[in-house]
Amino acid sequence: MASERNKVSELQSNHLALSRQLSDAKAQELSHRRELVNFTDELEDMRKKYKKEVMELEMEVRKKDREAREANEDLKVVRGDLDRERVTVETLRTTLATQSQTQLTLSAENEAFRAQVTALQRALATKNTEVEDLKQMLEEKEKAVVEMKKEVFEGETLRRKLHNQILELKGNIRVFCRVRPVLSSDLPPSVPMEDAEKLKARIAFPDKKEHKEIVLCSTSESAMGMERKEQWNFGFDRVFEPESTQREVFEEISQLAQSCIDGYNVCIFAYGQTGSGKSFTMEGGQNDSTAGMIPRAVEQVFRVAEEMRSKGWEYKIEGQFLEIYNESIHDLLSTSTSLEDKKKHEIKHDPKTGRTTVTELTVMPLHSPSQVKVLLGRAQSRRSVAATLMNERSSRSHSVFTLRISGVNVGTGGLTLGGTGETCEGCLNLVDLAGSERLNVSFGPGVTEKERVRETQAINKSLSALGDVIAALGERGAGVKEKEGHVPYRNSKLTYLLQNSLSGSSKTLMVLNLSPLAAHLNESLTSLRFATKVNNTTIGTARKRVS
Ligand SMILES: Nc1ncnc2c1ncn2[C@@H]1O[C@H](COP(=O)(O)OP(=O)(O)OP(=O)(O)O)[C@@H](O)[C@H]1O
Repeated sequence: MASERNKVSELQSNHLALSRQLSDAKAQELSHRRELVNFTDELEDMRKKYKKEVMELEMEVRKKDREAREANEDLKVVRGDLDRERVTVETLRTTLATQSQTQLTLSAENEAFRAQVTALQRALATKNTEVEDLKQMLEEKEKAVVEMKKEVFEGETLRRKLHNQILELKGNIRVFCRVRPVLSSDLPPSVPMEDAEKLKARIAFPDKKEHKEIVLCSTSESAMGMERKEQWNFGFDRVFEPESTQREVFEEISQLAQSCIDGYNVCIFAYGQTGSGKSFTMEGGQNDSTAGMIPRAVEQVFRVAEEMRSKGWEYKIEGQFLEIYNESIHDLLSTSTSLEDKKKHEIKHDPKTGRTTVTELTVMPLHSPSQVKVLLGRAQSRRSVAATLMNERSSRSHSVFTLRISGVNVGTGGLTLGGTGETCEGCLNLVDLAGSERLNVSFGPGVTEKERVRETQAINKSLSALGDVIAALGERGAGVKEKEGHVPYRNSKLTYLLQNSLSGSSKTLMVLNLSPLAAHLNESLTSLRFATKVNNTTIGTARKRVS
């Protein structure tokens, strides 16, 4: 029993130990279970966390995927760009290679140019020195030119003064006498030219040196049957024999053309009976040797104007040509188709400028002597047509050709002397007067006595008015009359027209034309007496129209 007891005790103690162990095991299991629950919770948490993290990672991955896709897209674009850039770079490389080549060439050229520039600079330096020398020389020459111009200027002023003094000494009214040769047309058809001597008046020219005298002689029978010799001596500034040429006559006149360029008014009259050679003297023939005073004076005026250009003068030349018939003015340069000039022409004097104008009259700007020849031709044809209509009207009218020359000193400009601005205006009147014969000349066909008497009265009136004006000026010049004494310019159209060219401020020349025929002796004597009166007149000092 005891052994049983022992065994039961032992079994009890074992059972206790095992119960203890079981409760420990149970406690342990509980703790493990608790731990397990904790772990499970923890696991659950972790699972949740991981799930969340996985989700986030998945989202991240998707985002990255998207980004990767986008990056791929970008990459594609960039690759495309890159490819293009590569092509560009390739092209640029080629260009660069070419440019490099070009640059090399250019560099070589540049080098060559540089060498050239250096050479040119050296040459330029040499030239600059030369230019400096030349400039200095030029300056000296310019100074010399200015000095010379000044001298020319002073010389020109002096020349004009002296020229005028010479003409003043010769007298501001001068008279020339010209006897024309006998013409075949002077002889009746039955008389041969060899017998011309018989028709000639006895005219002598005793002064072979100065050509200033003319002597007319006549022999007649007195009532007692005695031979009566008469002799008339006349003296003029110059007498031209029948053989004298147009050139010789113009030589004496040419100075007047110079005067009119210098700013003086000049009047040249041709006086004498019909057929004595007035038109021949003034207008002359068609060729150079027979050209009269008008074309020669015109040519001279243009020539002198051209010469004066080098002295700084510039001229404007204008021309007009009119006819005074029966005290009315007709425009000879009119382009009107009507033969008769129906316009009313009035003479106007501007007291301020001393300029005379005729209203409604053609005034042509003149540029060359040849242009003047054409104008003279036009005037002549107008006159000749009128002449056939009116019977030798040209002999019964006064014609006045006027050249107006206005000059201004503009200087020769540039480096040389500037102009003085001095202006001057001169007028050249060339007047072919109507025939001075008396009324007893035979009337031409188609002219009534009344018409001829009217014409003759008009001519006599204007020629005597011309004589009166010249006489009045002479009296003034000689101090007979008061300075302001009346000069009857208004008594005829001719003297009124020429008022400013016949006063003390002008130069006048009368060319007395004489017929060489004995039949015209009495007319010649009358003309010579008139011309002598004119010759004895002195007009006051000529005044230049200068401003
Ligand atoms: N010096 C001269 N030499 C040659 N012929 C001349 C000379 N003078 C005039 N004659 C001639 O005499 C003729 C008459 O001359 P002109 O016609 O010039 O005279 P006029 O006085 O003008 O006459 P009118 O008053 O009729 O016009 C013309 O045939 C002209 O050619």
